Formats: sequence, C-alpha cells, structure tokens
Amino acid sequence: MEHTEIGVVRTSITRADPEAVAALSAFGVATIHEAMGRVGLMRPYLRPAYPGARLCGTAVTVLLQPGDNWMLHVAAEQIREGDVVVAACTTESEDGFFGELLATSFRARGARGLVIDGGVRDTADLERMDFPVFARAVNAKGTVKATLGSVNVPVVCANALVRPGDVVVADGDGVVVVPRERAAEVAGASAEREAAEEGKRARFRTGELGLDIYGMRGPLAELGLRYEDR
Ligand SMILES: O=C([O-])CC(=O)C(=O)O
Ligand SMILES: [Mg+2]
Repeated sequence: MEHTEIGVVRTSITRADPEAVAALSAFGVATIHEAMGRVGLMRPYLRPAYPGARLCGTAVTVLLQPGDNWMLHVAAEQIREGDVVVAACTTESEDGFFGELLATSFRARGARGLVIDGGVRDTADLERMDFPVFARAVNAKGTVKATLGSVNVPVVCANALVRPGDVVVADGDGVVVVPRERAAEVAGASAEREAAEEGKRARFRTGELGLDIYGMRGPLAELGLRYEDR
C-alpha cells in the first residue's frame, strides 16, 4: 500500500463499477460483511446521526487533523455523483467537524453521505435533509481551519482500511468497506446469502428449529449435551 502523505489532494481516482455499487446498495451491512468473509467492518462506535440513516457509495477519503475541518472543504471539490465522503483523523478527535452547511455543499456536489471518525453537529437539520451521516460523536464544539491533511489517500477509518473509490455501505448495524475490485463479486455473494437465508426464514416461520435446520443435534450430543427429565 502507498504510504499516507499529509498535504496532498489526489484528483484522479479509480471508483468501483457503478453497477456493482448499485447492486451492493440492495443489501444490509451484516449480509455484505458475512458475504465478504467477515472483513471490512468499521468499529461499532460509529453510529447513524439519526434513526434510519443508510448510505452506499464510492469513497472520497479525507485525512483530517484533530479539531480542524479544512480538508472537508477541500474534499467537497473532489466529490462526484454517487460518492460517500469517508473522513479519518490523524489523532482521535470528537469535535463537531461537520454540520448542515457542509451537508448542503456535499449534497449539491452529488454526495450520498458521510462517514467520519469524529464528531458532527446540526443533527436535527441532517435528519430533516435526510443526509446520511455516520459518526463517532455528536458534538456542538466547532473546529478551525488551520492545518493541512489530505484528500483521496488511503485512510484507516474506525479501524478499517479505506482506499479512494472503495465501496462504503452503512446502515443501523454498522459500516462496511468493500474493496473496489471485489464489489461485483461481493454483491453476487450477498445475493446468494440472502437467498439461503430466505430458505431458512421460511422454515423458521413454520416453527422448525435451528437445531434441525442447521443439523446441530449430532454435534451437541457428541459434545455430551444431556437432556434430563426432571
Ligand atoms: O461549519 C462548520 O464548522 C460545521 C458545521 O456546523 C456545518 O457544516 O454546518
Ligand atoms: Mg453548522
């Protein structure tokens, strides 16, 4: 992987195939995470800024400095239709980097939302706008514009590696990153997983037990699970 630099804006990035992104948008984060082999999840401390928020798009990445939102304004210029801005910070910071003004700007440039390992504010307005945001904190404390970070360099956001152009999907269950080269394959695997779950759901609905659907009785008996009538 390239080393992350400070003070650079990459203006030409390779985005995941839009058809694969559209296909992924149909699936929940848990399904995608499982279908991908249980990798790519961000830490669960990232929460939606309002109930029901969800997003799917290609990452424009931002490396912020603590308490400084300058690079979000720099990033706005790099947004293309269907992007999601993914902001990490060089050092843990929970200040309110982002609010309804930046959301208005990002939306006008085609963004589908924001994932930020930091704080946001104006959450009532974000909900009213239905601009999906996943953040580490809600915090009224504002930020300054004084130090350089970077735009469209690989970042680690809430413990997950995100490269510019990767697919980011977020819903009430969490945030998952799909490497751009794997987008179509993971969408296919997600569809297969959903079909398999539909089969199980139909059986659960009739009262059948996981014990039988998953063939668990044998392994449990082998481990010595005893049923006692007393
Ligand atoms: O402007 C800021 O510093 C963040 C904010 O509240 C907004 O974008 O509305
Ligand atoms: Mg504001």
